[in-house]
Amino acid sequence: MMNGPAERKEEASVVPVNSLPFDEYVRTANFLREKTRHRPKIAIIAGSGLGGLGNALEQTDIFDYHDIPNFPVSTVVGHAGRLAFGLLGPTQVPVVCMQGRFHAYEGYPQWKITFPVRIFKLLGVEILIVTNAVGGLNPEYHVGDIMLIKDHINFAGFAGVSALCGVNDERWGPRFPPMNDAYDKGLRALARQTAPECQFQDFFHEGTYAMVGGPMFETCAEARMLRSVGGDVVGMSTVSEVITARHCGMKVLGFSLITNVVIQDETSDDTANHQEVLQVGIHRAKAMQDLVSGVVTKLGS
Ligand SMILES: O=P(O)(O)O[C@H]1O[C@H](CO)[C@@H](O)[C@H]1O
Ligand SMILES: Nc1nc2[nH]cnc2c(=O)[nH]1
Repeated sequence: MMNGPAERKEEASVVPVNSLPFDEYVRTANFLREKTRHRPKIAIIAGSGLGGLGNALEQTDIFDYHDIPNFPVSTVVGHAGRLAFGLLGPTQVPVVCMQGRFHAYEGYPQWKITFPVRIFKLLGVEILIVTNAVGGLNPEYHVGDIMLIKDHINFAGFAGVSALCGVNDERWGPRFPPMNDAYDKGLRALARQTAPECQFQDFFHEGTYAMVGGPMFETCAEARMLRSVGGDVVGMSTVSEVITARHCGMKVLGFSLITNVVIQDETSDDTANHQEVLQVGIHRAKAMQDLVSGVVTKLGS
């Protein structure tokens, strides 16, 4: 039976505006597969100032985001906007590394922010390693410390903003994916084992990432609230990537570099700024690189 105008309107409202058709993801994945010799099972997303991770790869095939069909482009300083395939570490493990990620505050919808994660899935990636720059909320964390992400608090998600909103395509994953196991226990154990081997025991923590929308840094009252609900660090990214990866069955490991201490006291004369974030990233890029490379080497053996 033909639908009347009212029914047609209802149908139109559930058309998946949250995504490109599945075939378009396949087109992007095929484009990359045809142009790189590497077949990585591990993907790395490098956060603000941490893109140097990609430069540590050997035998690279590198793509500017501009040149990849359907890919968003980076607009934030400290995010080079390149996708590097290559071999990492002494045992030459194939990986793909995003030198720069996408954020909601750049104006991107959630499905675009997480588009690369689904491309990785189609390319055969099984493990996603996310890295990011964060402000420290936990008073025991210092600038330059690294935090292994144990869990997250998704403030955007509480407000109904999620990469998984809209019609669910079961080819990616289930309508209601669990998130209590977002950060894989086995991978976290491997990371804890790797940190002392890199002489990181004195500045290595495990804690909770609180995700906010940005681009503003926090007010003091916001910072105190984030701390009081269990946030150890705060940032403006990562969580959507993790949710999308878990939705399509990838395991996730995450590291945060504390680039600044979030100011929680209105009498302070300090202020947060992105230049400081990038400077600390550059300073500590090698530490993050060693840690990620150490874990990848263990995974590849
Ligand atoms: O999360 P990444 O991309 O590392 O960047 C962090 O650093 C920027 C602020 O300086 C924000 O984008 C924040 O999320
Ligand atoms: N929201 C937020 N993101 C950051 N990224 C790096 N530092 C910070 C910070 O202090 N707050």
